Amino acid sequence: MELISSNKVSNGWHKRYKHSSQTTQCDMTFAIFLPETVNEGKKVPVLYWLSGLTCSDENFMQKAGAFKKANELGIAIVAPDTSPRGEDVADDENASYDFGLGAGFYVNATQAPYNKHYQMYDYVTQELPELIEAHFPVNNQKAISGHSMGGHGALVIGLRNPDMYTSISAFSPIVNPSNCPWGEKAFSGYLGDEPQHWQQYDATVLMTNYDQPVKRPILIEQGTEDQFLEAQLKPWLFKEAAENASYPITLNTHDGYDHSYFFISSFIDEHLAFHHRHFVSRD
Ligand SMILES: N[C@@H](CCC(=O)N[C@@H](CS)C(=O)NCC(=O)O)C(=O)O
Repeated sequence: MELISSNKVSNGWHKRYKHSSQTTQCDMTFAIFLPETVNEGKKVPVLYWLSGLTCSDENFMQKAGAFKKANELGIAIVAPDTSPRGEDVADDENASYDFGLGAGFYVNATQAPYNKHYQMYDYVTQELPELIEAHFPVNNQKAISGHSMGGHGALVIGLRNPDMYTSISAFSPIVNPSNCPWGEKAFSGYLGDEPQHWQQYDATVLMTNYDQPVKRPILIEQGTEDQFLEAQLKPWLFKEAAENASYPITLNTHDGYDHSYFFISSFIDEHLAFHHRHFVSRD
């Protein structure tokens, strides 16, 4: 692992690292925030944050304003990149923002040429947590959150791995990617044209079929002035599926907020407190 940068912030530390990933077969960059409690020899829980289209590890760390609260609560935050990167990593043929680089959708691609590097599901659920647990003073408590494409990733990963993540949250998530233009484009490109191969990565389908004994708490935030709400996000579909599955979730809607990090920064403290409550109750 190579340290790229290190900055003291809110009494804790923000660090960026690069490492060679076996899963995505390229160099991957991630950022970690470590609260000051690690200086006392404490092992801290980790919130994994998955970002949206066009993002890298930097957007959340620079714009969400999460450090003060995370430091106060003693939570580490890890932000991976949103796709593999590098000269030999295939991009969308039109270099568009919603497929390829910066748009890995947290799936394991099966379709050439994307299947060589776009293995983001395994990267986020296996290689990255193993790396974090091997190199940083963290305990084994994990939560997952994300925004938009990353909200989709957080819901899918959380629902598929209830033994791994104590709580799940999302801002403006794509909840039913099989049924919106962003998701249809990404899933047909990465997973092929057979919609049955998409279901394992569709939060609304996973919720509809949910049959695991453990139901981790889910918190979702959505702004009413989000420009992608009607065409891409459709959180009411996930809420309906949760009601039908008798799975309690909280979906908060907020008047006037859009899709941006201004919205995320307005409610990130509540999400940190939510995850902290569930970390604590597991001690
Ligand atoms: N570029 C796209 C939208 C991309 C977008 O809104 N990305 C969100 C996640 S889906 C984001 O977090 N962008 C980076 C940022 O705001 O820092 C457009 O203009 O339609």
